Amino acid sequence: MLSVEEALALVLETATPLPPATAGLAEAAGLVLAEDVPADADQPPFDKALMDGYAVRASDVVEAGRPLRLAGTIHAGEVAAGALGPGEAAAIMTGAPMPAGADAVVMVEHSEERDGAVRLRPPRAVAPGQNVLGRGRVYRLGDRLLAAGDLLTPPRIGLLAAVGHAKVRVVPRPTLAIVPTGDELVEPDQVPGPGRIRNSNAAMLAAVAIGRGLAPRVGPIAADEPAVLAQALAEGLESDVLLVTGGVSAGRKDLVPAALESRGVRQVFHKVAMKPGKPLWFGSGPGRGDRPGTLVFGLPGNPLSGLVGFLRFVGPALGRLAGRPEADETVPARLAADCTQHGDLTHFRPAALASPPGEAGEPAAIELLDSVGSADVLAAARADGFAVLPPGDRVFRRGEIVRFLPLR
Ligand SMILES: Nc1nc2c(c(=O)[nH]1)N[C@H]1C(S)=C(S)[C@@H](COP(=O)(O)OP(=O)(O)OC[C@H]3O[C@@H](n4cnc5c(N)ncnc54)[C@H](O)[C@@H]3O)O[C@H]1N2
Ligand code: MOO
Repeated sequence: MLSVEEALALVLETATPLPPATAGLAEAAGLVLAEDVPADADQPPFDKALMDGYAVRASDVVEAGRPLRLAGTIHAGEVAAGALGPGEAAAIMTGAPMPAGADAVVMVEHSEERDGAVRLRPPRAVAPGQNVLGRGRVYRLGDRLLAAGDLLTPPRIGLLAAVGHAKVRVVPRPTLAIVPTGDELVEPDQVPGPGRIRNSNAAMLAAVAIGRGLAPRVGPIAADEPAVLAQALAEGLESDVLLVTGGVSAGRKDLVPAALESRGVRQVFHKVAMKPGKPLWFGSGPGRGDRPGTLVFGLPGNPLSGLVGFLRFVGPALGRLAGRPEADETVPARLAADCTQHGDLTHFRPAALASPPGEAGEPAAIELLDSVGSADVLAAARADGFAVLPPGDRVFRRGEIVRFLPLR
């Protein structure tokens, strides 16, 4: 059976970045840029006042207390009609272009205006350039400000707006469909009859996807019946990623792998040496024009199995489709108590943060939670993530550092 690491490597090998598309700035936030972006002008485009006050010639005001003749007012958005002469000052507002001849701004708080003249109060020296941001000090026309591959953080969205890129080429957000399967399931607003349970996986997995900026399409419960399943899968295969929950292990109604393969989805692997989540199925659908084949994850029906499958495999695949650099989604954490691990599977144990990271860079401490297994939705609801215990028989000691897969 594949190890978790081998399975993850196969997932990342199969996933390729989506072809670039054009997006407006609101949709582009959080996506990866697919073009280089040059400056369309100097920034600021003129010598700019940084304070409300008076534009002056610094050399005029070195003599303490000498009054300057008030020669007009420049608001932001206006341009001074003429140059500032010797011995003159112009009232100026933050963001306004400096008049020619002026080289400094005196804050209004440091001045007194009376009878058409301005004085410094108390008298002080004024240095050239004071409270002025020179033209092109932020960037210059033609400078490369952003590059293909940059993640569009909020300030980068602001920068795109500043250079007039109201639309931009990006690696688009992957589309994701969720198909819950199982005759035993009823929707959350129904009361389950004998032998039946509510479909909690679809809402949970959709919530993980929404938390990552996606807009998942959640299908209705597909019955364990080949024709129904085939129809549900056909719709799911229109998305970049399809999550099917349930029906992937050895039961007589575990029809999902065969149904996927009959729709042209090539199996990459089935089963991973992990607990929970061992029966995980992964494959790749037929190509869709310029878009790569749908990545299909057959997540085991048990809620914690599906959740761990998402965090460990689907999340990194979504990152790859969105053109993000590979990131280890696990972090180091310190065990708050001893624990025992045995067997040949990687165990993902629900765990809660017990104390924050230490000042000396010591990782956060985690406490393993009691859990009755992969159907324990309450343990998952109390967890901040999963401690990752590698295969092998051993005792992990309190204070030992292990990997932690945060719930996000
Ligand atoms: N003979 C074997 N039996 C099982 C094996 C195995 O290797 N050999 N693996 C076990 C493991 S581990 C898991 S995990 C489950 C996975 O089974 P399936 O993916 O086929 O899932 P189902 O049988 O459909 O469901 C399992 C369990 O989860 C509940 N479930 C299903 N869907 C939902 C949902 N949407 N919301 C909430 N709960 C759901 C379902 O009712 C079952 O209780 O197989 C073991 N068996
Ligand atoms: O994963 Mo099964 O994943 O142990 O219930």
